[in-house]
Amino acid sequence: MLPTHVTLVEVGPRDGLQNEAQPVATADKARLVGLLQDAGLTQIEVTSFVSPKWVPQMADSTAVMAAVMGSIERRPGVRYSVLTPNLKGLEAALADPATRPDEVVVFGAASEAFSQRNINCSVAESIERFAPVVQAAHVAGLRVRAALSCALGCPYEGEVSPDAVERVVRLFKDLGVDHLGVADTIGVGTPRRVQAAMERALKHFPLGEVSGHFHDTYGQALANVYACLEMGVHVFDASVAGLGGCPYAKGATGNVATEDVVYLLQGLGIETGINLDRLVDAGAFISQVLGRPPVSRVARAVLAKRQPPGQA
Ligand SMILES: CC(C)(COP(=O)([O-])OP(=O)([O-])OC[C@H]1O[C@@H](n2cnc3c(N)ncnc32)[C@H](O)[C@@H]1OP(=O)([O-])[O-])[C@@H](O)C(=O)NCCC(=O)NCCSC(=O)C[C@@](C)(O)CC(=O)[O-]
Repeated sequence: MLPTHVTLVEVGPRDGLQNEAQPVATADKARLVGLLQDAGLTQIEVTSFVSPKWVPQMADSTAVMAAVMGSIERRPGVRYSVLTPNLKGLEAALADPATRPDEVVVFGAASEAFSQRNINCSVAESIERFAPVVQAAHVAGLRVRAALSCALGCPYEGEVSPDAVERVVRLFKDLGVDHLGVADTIGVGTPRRVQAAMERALKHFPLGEVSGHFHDTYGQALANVYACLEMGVHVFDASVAGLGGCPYAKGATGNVATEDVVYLLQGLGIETGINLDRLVDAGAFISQVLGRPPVSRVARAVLAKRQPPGQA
């Protein structure tokens, strides 16, 4: 039986924008978060506290958090998360009590080569680095989510096996993270393979604490979401307008579009608490900022229907 309710974690402001070559204004990033929460998103990944040399688009993370918490107002019931790959990132995220997130994300990989390219260390070293982050975050009262990249395939090593996934799932479990996200960074997964990877995560984490994060590079993301629903998984990352790509995964396109997932779930009678029209507005806003139409097919269809007759 499919779940009756799904929680979507909106990663557009972070995963969606991190790869944009042109700087996006801090105020526009904050406005996007505001529009997303207006649409009913209750979990939003806002930014990353990573090296600005590695990911220049995220260099304004402190200012973005201040703008989100200040100008658009922190909204009760919304969980704001940020990426913190090391203690330096966590300390920066916690520096101002007024702008601190509710949750931090540590991110590791099921493949050694991707770990090296993405965070400049081996998988074992990454776990060592995350240990004090997890501990300090918990002491500070924050939740900790782990993202497991390249769970289906690696841009440098090719196909990734369920055994390789489970090896790192176990390491994250031993670290004491609260949640594990299975990420198909380069969008190569197909439903049965995704289910095999998910099974390994579900051996170590409860159903409510495992999520799917699917990029749509090969057009499989919605099918992969459905395959996870069949297993009872009910938390997914998605990115408004289908924004995104990973700076360390050449050719990887955006995450599955939030609009497309919401449309699918509505059709299945699954509750999300998200207003599709307002979500399309949020996607239209950021697409206009970026100067291109949304990748989401649902967003395009909804926007086309809003045009007066005779206008494309
Ligand atoms: C992890 C590091 C920092 C290691 O980078 P490093 O070079 O090994 O770190 P280091 O400790 O040797 O420090 C080098 C420099 O970075 C600075 N530094 C060090 N840490 C920080 C920090 N937290 N914030 C700001 N600055 C920092 C540090 O101060 C120093 O500055 P310098 O002395 O040269 O001026 C680096 O590799 C990095 O920032 N990588 C970025 C990784 C990233 O953001 N990738 C994209 C997100 S992951 C993703 O998209 C996948 C996901 C989650 O969506 C799921 C999926 O689809 O797979």
